Amino acid sequence: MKEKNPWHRPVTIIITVIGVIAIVTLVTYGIVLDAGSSHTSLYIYQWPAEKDNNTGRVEQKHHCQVAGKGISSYTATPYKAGESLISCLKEAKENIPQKMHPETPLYLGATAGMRLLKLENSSASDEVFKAVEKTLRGFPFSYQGARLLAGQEEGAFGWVTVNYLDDRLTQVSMGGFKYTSVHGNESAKGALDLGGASTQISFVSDEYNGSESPDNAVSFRLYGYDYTLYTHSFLCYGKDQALRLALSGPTAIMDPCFHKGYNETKHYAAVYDSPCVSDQKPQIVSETFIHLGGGNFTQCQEVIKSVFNFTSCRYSRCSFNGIFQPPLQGQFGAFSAYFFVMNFLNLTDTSVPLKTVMQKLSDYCATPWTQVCAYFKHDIPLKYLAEYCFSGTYILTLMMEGYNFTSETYSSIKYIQKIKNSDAGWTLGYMLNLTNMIPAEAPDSPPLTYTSYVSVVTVMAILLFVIFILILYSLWPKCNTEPKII
Ligand SMILES: Nc1ncnc2c1ncn2[C@@H]1O[C@H](COP(=O)(O)OP(=O)(O)O)[C@@H](O)[C@H]1O
Repeated sequence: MKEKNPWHRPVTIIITVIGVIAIVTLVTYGIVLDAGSSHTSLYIYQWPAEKDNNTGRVEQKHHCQVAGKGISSYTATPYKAGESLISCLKEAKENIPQKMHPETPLYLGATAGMRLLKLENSSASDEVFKAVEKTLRGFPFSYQGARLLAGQEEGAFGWVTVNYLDDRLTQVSMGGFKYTSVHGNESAKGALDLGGASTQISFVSDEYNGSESPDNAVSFRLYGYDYTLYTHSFLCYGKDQALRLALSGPTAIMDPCFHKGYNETKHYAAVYDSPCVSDQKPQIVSETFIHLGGGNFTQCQEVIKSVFNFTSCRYSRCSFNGIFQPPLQGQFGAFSAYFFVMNFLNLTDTSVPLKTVMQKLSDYCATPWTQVCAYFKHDIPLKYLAEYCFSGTYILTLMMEGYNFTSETYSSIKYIQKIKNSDAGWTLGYMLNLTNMIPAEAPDSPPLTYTSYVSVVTVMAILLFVIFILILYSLWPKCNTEPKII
């Protein structure tokens, strides 16, 4: 007769429990490349394999900044646009377990730099996309496409990212109870994104249902809530193109937005080789001009105001350039260049009165260039350093004059770079959308949160292990030193 294996049951239990833990902690990955106007970034996101559609579960695992400029700058040698991505894609291979590569979706989205190139030279933009696609297909990931994002998508996905990471989209589960009082429009946070070539504003407003200026409406149903988002992307109003707008025209030479003592010979082409300003190119024989700094905040504000057109509005209300904008509502997260610039200027605290912020910026603009260089030139690229006075003034003018924030509502803006270790930007929202990670309807509230679930399984595993040891101990042949008297 076959002897019963006393080990059989506990071993099976242990293996099962370890298996369960392994499944619970398995991770899925996704890669998104943000092909921006100034540079390309690669983001790796990760989330638990057993997705239960809760919010706050997808997080950024890795970020790689592609060396060199944005893909739109490679028109003369498109293959180099593809080659530029290789080192970050190699990093992605190292950061994702090999067995997961074939099932890791890989997306590339291009924004305003490529929108401008498409306007300027559509076949050159096609060539760049072809080169990029060739490189992406050469990697073992699940390639899902490289495409141009519409400005509206860029704005809307940025809004999704901010609200997802802030846990503002779903019902909050508190001790097993659903806490629903602050969701929908009331809790959503607006998104302000300032890139190099375009800028986006996206928010929900109780006074906007999409009937006025429907082009600005994006409707979502997320976790059982309907949102009609107002969003607009201003092409040419990112900070690099806005600088060209401000530089073009007769005031180009003595520039109040640059520090006193700044004196650089620049090529006209560096200002005018963009569809944003090409029609304003002066008819001069000379190829270069001298860019002199004046260091005057008030005059700089005036120059910047002149790049916005406030004269006509065919809607009930507008921001600028005749674009409809409903009344601002709620809190706003301002990211990308909003953060880079205000962080450098030490002006990210929006509880400081706006008057004080302006005074500090004015003092900074009045600082001579030699002094600014002496302080910072070892830490900050000179191009950025030279432009912070312009960029800070542009940001405040765009917000206050362009979008109609007031000294009271300024404090509703928070300058943000990351939320819970993930960068604020359109990429996460884009991936959440394409992987159907956010359902339209609220999922049934799971009996346990993910953390509690993992904790319970772990405690069970430990408990079973202890039981196993005890059983083992009781079955182990005992060798007594004392002889037994029978
Ligand atoms: N540390 C920094 N200081 C100042 N400007 C920066 C810094 N880092 C990036 N920028 C600039 O901020 C702008 C926005 O950056 P980004 O969002 O990456 O733009 P894009 O996606 O258009 O390339 C760009 O003009 C970029 O050159």
